[in-house]
Amino acid sequence: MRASLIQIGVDQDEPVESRRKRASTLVRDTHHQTGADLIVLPELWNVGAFAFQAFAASAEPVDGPTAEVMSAAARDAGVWLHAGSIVERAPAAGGEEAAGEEAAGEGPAGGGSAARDDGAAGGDGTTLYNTSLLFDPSGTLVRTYRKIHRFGFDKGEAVLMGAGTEVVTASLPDTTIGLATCYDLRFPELFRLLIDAGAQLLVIPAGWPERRREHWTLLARARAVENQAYVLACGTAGTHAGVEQAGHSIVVDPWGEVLAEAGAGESVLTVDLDLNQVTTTRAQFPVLRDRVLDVR
Ligand SMILES: O=C(O)CCC(=O)C(=O)O
Repeated sequence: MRASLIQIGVDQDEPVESRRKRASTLVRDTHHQTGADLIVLPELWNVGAFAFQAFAASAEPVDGPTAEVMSAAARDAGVWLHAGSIVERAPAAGGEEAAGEEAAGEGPAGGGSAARDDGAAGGDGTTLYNTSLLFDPSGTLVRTYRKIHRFGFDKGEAVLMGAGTEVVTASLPDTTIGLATCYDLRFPELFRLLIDAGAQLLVIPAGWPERRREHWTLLARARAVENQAYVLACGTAGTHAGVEQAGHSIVVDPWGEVLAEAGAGESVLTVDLDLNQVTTTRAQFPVLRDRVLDVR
């Protein structure tokens, strides 16, 4: 399987609509140039993962404008497309409206005073989620994944968005992929649930800040080694809302070898994955078989 990760630049001076068009052109061009079977975009590339002030205004349903453009790009290219994530606006599961408009900065170190409220809401009785979209080569939306671990502690996404509650995998022709988003990378227990559900390829769109770039690459390798799975981690380039993005999208094989790593700027990473390597690694070095689950 050939996979391409599009590390798109997310800069605050580019309007969302322009980036949406650019992303769809990048998907088509990337497929044309690489013949990839799977293309991956990063987290919240349309609005910016740290552009908290813009979340509510740019929120959309899973069949909204971003999905429409991405569905067409997947269909035209005939490619599996993990279109990164959007700010999803969904009917509220209940709860108070969060005072999220005040949240700013980069979580703990940044500004913003909104208190965490697990009934995070987008106003008008709706809830916002950080939701990933997976399209098949006919352009059909086959999976959505609502980010489970929201970043920001008591600020930002953690107060503006609702939390996903479902572990999501998807069957592709020759493999099963597991979906996770950015901050989820810090929670190994989610990845164990994904591999228990059959995932062999872990796809992680992100908007990871430069100041913690070493964590990003280290954790991507750790998740690959401990789960004996491919990790495809796609970040963003550029600076938005004052947060410089790490870039450094990375593809790691089930033995922990880095197959490809981007620099900081906008770029496309393309790698050929030998899907048999998951099975052979797990058979030849069977650590997963040695898990002990019945201790406290
Ligand atoms: O965990 C981190 O350091 C970054 C997480 C993040 O930026 C996010 O989830 O949006």
